[in-house]
Amino acid sequence: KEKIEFTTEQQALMRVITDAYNKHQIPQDVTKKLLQDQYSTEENFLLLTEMATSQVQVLVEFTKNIPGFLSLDREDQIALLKGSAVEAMFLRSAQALNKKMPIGHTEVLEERIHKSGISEEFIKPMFNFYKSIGELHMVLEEQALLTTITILTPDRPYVKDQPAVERLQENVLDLLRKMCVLHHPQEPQYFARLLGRLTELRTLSHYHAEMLASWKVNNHKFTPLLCEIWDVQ
Ligand SMILES: O=C(NC1CCCCC1)[C@H](C1CCCCC1)n1c(-c2ccc(-c3nnn[nH]3)cc2)nc2ccccc21
Repeated sequence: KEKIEFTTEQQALMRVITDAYNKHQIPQDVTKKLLQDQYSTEENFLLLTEMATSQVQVLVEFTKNIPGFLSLDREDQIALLKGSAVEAMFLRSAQALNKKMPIGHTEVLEERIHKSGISEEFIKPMFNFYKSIGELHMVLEEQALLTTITILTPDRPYVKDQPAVERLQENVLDLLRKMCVLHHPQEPQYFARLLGRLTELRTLSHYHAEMLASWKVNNHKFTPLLCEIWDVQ
């Protein structure tokens, strides 16, 4: 049985990232709202844009707490945020769906999402991703580190100083690897499976522009922040 040792730096990094992840939680009101009522496609699209807008604001605040992020070139900081916003949104959505809920609530939530207005062809890949995240039963620290690794992806478009991002990401990857051994000692491949989800996440986010366009709403209205970050309108 491998003895897991965390350096003082790693313990500090874990605490900072977990605290930030907890602090910048999306209020779970989207699930509460969806469980309360059935909405029209128009209302659902509006709810999505509202939730996504507040999630981007939360993402920016969370990112500021990643040690070293604010020392990166400013334009690279923007490129990393832009490049990871959609993936972070789907990660958050997966966590919202996989949260422990009273009996029968998850089924209602799934039904409401199926019927929300998003086109059928995207429901399958989206739910495949949500299910594959759910099967991992990630602890909170792993969720926080996975989100951080997604943000610190060096090969996003327009990133100039990729090695600087790589150095930050490597620290978080090393920490996540140890956390995986600690929390899932019986599954030596767990860390590799976790990273495999990031590939699925990137694929899902490639569909995003089409997914948005596929909503059967008369007017695809976005907030200024979403226009910036989602490259729409
Ligand atoms: O509000 C939501 N997600 C927020 C969760 C917290 C972070 C910010 C996004 C949407 C609901 C909107 C209202 C209609 C039902 C879905 N959502 C999604 C989701 C996400 C993107 C598209 C989409 N479509 N086109 N581009 N992206 C569609 C659905 N999956 C969810 C799984 C669990 C809980 C909510 C879920």
